[in-house]
Amino acid sequence: MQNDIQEILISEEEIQQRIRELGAQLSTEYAGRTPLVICVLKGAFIFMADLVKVITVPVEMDFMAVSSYGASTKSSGVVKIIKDLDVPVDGRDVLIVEDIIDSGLTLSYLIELLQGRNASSIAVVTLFDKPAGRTVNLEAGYTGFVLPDEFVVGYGLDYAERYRNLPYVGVLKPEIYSN
Ligand SMILES: O=P(O)(O)OC[C@H]1O[C@H](OP(=O)(O)OP(=O)(O)O)[C@H](O)[C@@H]1O
Ligand code: HPA
Ligand SMILES: [Mg+2]
Repeated sequence: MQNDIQEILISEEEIQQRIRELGAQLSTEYAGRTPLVICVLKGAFIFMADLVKVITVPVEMDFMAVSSYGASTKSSGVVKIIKDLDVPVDGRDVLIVEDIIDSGLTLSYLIELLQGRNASSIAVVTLFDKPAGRTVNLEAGYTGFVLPDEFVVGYGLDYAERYRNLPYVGVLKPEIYSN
């Protein structure tokens, strides 16, 4: 275990097993369609890579970068678009891939944006959900794991840009946080 990690909440094996289940579920749901799968960078890049490999219907992919946490463990409340999509979404079945839903601000902003661009359907798959963090009313159609109300890192999730490369999800030792 990495030195800065106090506790592993979900192991690499549990994550990979759950992703296979989500992939099977989504493949059934999207049978006969070609969804546009949108990765919400940066956090979702590892989940996206593992998930699309276990989806068996044809997919197209695009990437959007948004940020609201910076080097803090609390949302700034302002969702900033760093990189927009390359392709139009009008008339498309859009599947948004998120690593975590916490306050819900990032997703509610994205969903509104894509609705305004006339996507024909919008669904959300998130690997982690922290319902206790919610400040807006929002739920994903597909969720991997429900987490307790703690700031977590690993499997794409960062604290001040570090720890994204851990293959599991865990909680940092309290002395690592500077705020
Ligand atoms: O539900 P919310 O409270 O909005 O939190 C969830 C979002 O916050 C994180 O992104 P962040 O802004 O840290 O950018 P990053 O993905 O580049 O780390 C995470 O990856 C989600 O996209
Ligand atoms: O618990 C978290 N960890 C990392 N990034 C996050 N963004 C929202 N919640 C979290
Ligand atoms: Mg982050």
